Amino acid sequence: MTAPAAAPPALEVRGVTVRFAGLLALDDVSFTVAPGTVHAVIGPNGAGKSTCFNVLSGLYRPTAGTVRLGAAELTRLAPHRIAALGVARTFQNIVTTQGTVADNLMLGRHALSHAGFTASALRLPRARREQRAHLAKAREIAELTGLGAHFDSPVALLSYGDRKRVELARALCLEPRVLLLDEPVAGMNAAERTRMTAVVREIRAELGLSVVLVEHDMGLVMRLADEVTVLDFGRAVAHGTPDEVRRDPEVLRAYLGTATTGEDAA
Ligand SMILES: Nc1ncnc2c1ncn2[C@@H]1O[C@H](COP(=O)(O)OP(=O)(O)OP(=O)(O)O)[C@@H](O)[C@H]1O
Repeated sequence: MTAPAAAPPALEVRGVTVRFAGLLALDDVSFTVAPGTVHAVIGPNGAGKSTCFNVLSGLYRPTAGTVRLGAAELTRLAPHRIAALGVARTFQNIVTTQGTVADNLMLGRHALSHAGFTASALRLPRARREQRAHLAKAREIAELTGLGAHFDSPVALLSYGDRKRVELARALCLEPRVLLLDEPVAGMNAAERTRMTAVVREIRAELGLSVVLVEHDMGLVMRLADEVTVLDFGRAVAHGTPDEVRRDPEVLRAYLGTATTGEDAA
């Protein structure tokens, strides 16, 4: 697969605050996802990771602060507009069970489809050509995510690990510049986690996109991330490389009693 011509722009989160009734779920959070890097957002339960993801993908509007992708302001855009600007996300709990792998990936291509519904329904030549090009791209993405052999298989027959990769592949079908991965290895066994880690590495190398990763599995975070932002009670308490954050006293304090920052969870 060919890498995009230009590196993705930086994703800049500035002073983002989200308030739910009396609760401050995010409190003046800032971080920058440098072009082409894997940036993990970690923190104990309830720290604000999901809220942060929901702001980045447009599901929540922050009470204050901004999110920018290069020159584009994402902060008040609807989720589909953010997706169209090149920010795709996976969902923690959605594991597809309907249709074949190809069907699911073609759904992921839908947002990029230019031929109108009527042209497609009438099977006009342009719509047919476009459909063939989408199918070829979907197959390429299936190969890249290790699903090539399952392209025409019903998703319901795949293992849990494969289905989680269908979810990832569907997000990649948008040809994003930034990929938001919400707990990509949740519920996976050790072999499936190793496979997913390799696939995320491969995607990043092949496609040159930026990845924002929310994940509880510290082993995965430490192996994959270039940069880590640690949230605790809605505040960003540390930023740095995996090595830097795992030694940071604020991080150790935040995790005390809930997890460790070592490799034990891998
Ligand atoms: N829609 C909402 N309405 C009210 N409170 C919310 C809402 N979403 C999240 N919260 C609260 O905001 C805080 C941050 O929650 P969030 O889900 O972002 O944390 P998290 O770090 O993703 O946690 P976990 O690791 O358990 O998924 C929590 O106190 C949570 O109860």
